[in-house]
Amino acid sequence: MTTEHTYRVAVIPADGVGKEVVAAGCRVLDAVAEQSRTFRFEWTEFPWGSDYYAKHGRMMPEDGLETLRGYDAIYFGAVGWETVPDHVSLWGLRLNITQNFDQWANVRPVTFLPGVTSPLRKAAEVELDWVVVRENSEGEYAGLGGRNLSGRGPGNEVALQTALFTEKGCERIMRFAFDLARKRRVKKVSSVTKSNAQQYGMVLWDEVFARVAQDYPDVATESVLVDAMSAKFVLHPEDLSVVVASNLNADILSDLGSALAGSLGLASSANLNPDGRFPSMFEPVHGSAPDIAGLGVANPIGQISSGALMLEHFGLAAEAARVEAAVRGATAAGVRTRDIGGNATTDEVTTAVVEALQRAVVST
Ligand SMILES: NC(=O)c1ccc[n+]([C@@H]2O[C@H](COP(=O)([O-])OP(=O)(O)OC[C@H]3O[C@@H](n4cnc5c(N)ncnc54)[C@H](O)[C@@H]3O)[C@@H](O)[C@H]2O)c1
Ligand SMILES: O=C(O)C[C@@H](O)C(=O)O
Ligand SMILES: [K+]
Ligand SMILES: [Mn+2]
Repeated sequence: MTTEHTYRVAVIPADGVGKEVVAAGCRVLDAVAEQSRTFRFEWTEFPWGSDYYAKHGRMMPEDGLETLRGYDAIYFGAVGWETVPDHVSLWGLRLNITQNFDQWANVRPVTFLPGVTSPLRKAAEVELDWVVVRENSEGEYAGLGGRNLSGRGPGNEVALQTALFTEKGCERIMRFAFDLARKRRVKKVSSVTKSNAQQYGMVLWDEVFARVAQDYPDVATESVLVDAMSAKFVLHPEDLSVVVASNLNADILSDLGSALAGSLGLASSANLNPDGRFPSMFEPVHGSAPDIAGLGVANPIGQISSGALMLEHFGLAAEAARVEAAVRGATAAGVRTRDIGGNATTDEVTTAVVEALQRAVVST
């Protein structure tokens, strides 16, 4: 008899299509676990999000973080609904977790899949594969600022939204990016900056990048202004391997990357606490997609692939690779949701992925 290891995972589908794609992701992960016979998942679902807010006036309970702390990982959907202001829902749930659990490294691969048409002509000619490493704890998301400064009178309100860059924060995300580059075929890190205009934070960012780069002489580097980098994503993406950027710059660039791969619904992400003091969180890059929520047509691939990142985090690299191969099997066979030119439902794509996994076991 084999002993099974149990991974205890907190599940937070939250809002909109999050509820649909998380269920799909759990189905695929359960299928992988069942095939392995060496581990299983114990899912604990938390009904937190905008519906919870309507009843309780907050996105998650006061002791929610304490509750989550005991889990091996968090599998997250998407947050945001019209009933709650977006800044309240985001800070109340996603940012509450990423910031308090110091999930400072947000890894967002840009993955091109067979059978999915990219808007980039180049994608048919060259192999494209890069990863955005997002600083996930400070920068433009430091939450520092204020409104309603007194004494200015009606019509004269001012607001401050301050970015915070610390040498330690910059250094840890850059070392993470360089370490990741060393494991990739193309050993290169591109730093995204805006130090021509932002003369304090981004100049510190550049200085730390140049200093850390000296410790990695085997890794090629470049420093590119964010506006030019957005053009580079479109015109010369074959030059990219690891792209390290501040919180907001990486947020924007990762949506661009997903769109270039074919859809926002394809992109996965890992919010990592590399120090291992807190659980890490795995979620698709996309949001709650209110325009298609409830229709059963959301693309589950970003969520499923985020599950593969979770497997990798648990040290189950072979299982992660099997999930990715099964996703490629499904898209190559033409089972696609409508955002990528097909007419399959979320369930049909999920079933195709599970079947591709099962075929892989039979053929080995
Ligand atoms: N990490 C998160 O939870 C997260 C991320 C982004 C946005 N949001 C929130 O989500 C809400 C909606 O934001 P938005 O519209 O800017 O971004 P969005 O990512 O939800 O949607 C943008 C577009 O992409 C499409 N899309 C997204 N996911 C898809 C999927 N799985 N399959 C097919 N199509 C998909 C949508 O239909 C829409 O047309 C807002 O409340 C926002 O704050 C949350
Ligand atoms: O930036 C955020 O935190 C919200 C969302 O756009 C995301 O990418 O997670
Ligand atoms: K998400
Ligand atoms: Mn985003």
